[in-house]
Amino acid sequence: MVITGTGTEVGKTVVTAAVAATARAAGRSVAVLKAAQTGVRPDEPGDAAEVARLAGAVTTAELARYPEPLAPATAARRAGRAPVHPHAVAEAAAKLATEHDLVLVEGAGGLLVRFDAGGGTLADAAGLLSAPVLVVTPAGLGTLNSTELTARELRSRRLDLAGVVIGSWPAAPDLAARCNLADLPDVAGAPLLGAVPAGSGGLDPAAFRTAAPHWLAPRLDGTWDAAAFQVREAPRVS
Ligand SMILES: Nc1ncnc2c1ncn2[C@@H]1O[C@H](COP(=O)(O)OP(=O)(O)OP(=O)(O)O)[C@@H](O)[C@H]1O
Ligand SMILES: C[C@H](N)[C@H](N)CCCCCC(=O)O
Ligand SMILES: [Mg+2]
Repeated sequence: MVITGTGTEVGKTVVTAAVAATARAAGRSVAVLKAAQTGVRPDEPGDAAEVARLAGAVTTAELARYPEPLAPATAARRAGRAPVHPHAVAEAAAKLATEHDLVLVEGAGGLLVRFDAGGGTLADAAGLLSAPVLVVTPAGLGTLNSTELTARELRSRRLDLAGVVIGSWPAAPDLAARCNLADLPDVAGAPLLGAVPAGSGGLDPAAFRTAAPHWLAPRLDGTWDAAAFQVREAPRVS
């Protein structure tokens, strides 16, 4: 399962942790792959470590880390370092899938953020994997446009949009957020599969793990089907 979003800071990491915790609670082994981590120093915990902190025992992997808080292609170029190519992301995810029930691949920023100088993106990695894609979205005004753009791009690539999850659902949702519960699945052409309450990333990890399955109920009123979260095929790469 590839976890992307409408942009950066929308809650991809928190949603990844919620999905991982839910799968762990269902007895499944989980690996989290952060394709390229930017904006984090070598000695700091990255997104994969944050998922492990919140979700518990998961395998973590990170293919590259660049210190500047930029798109991976830009950060790699400025650091004079090799970029991460989509085929490397797909190969790493496929290898993890041989050893885990569920592999979650988190990108950097939104779907078309560039990883290499050739314009390779997380969407390319998802295509190589034939993996379903989960789109994390903001709750409020502005999310309909960016969610529909992301869904259209996935559809144009014949990728499988599994659904949409709201990354940070406010305690007091305004009119736009409330209306978006109906409008997001409409514009995405895919179900709204959950909403993580705002502030959940600050919960004690034990409380996070207990609560997470309840945030990810399909259409917000049932139980989450962790079986949907699997890399289905090995990547078609040489
Ligand atoms: N549900 C939530 N509970 C608590 N904090 C949240 C929640 N959603 C988002 N945040 C906060 O908002 C910020 C962005 O969240 P997050 O790191 O998950 O974004 P991201 O989409 O993974 O961004 P990136 O592109 O950098 O990977 C973080 O500071 C995070 O702590
Ligand atoms: C630094 C940040 N937190 C992410 N890791 C990278 C986000 C890149 C976004 C690029 C863009 O869409 O303009
Ligand atoms: Mg993140």
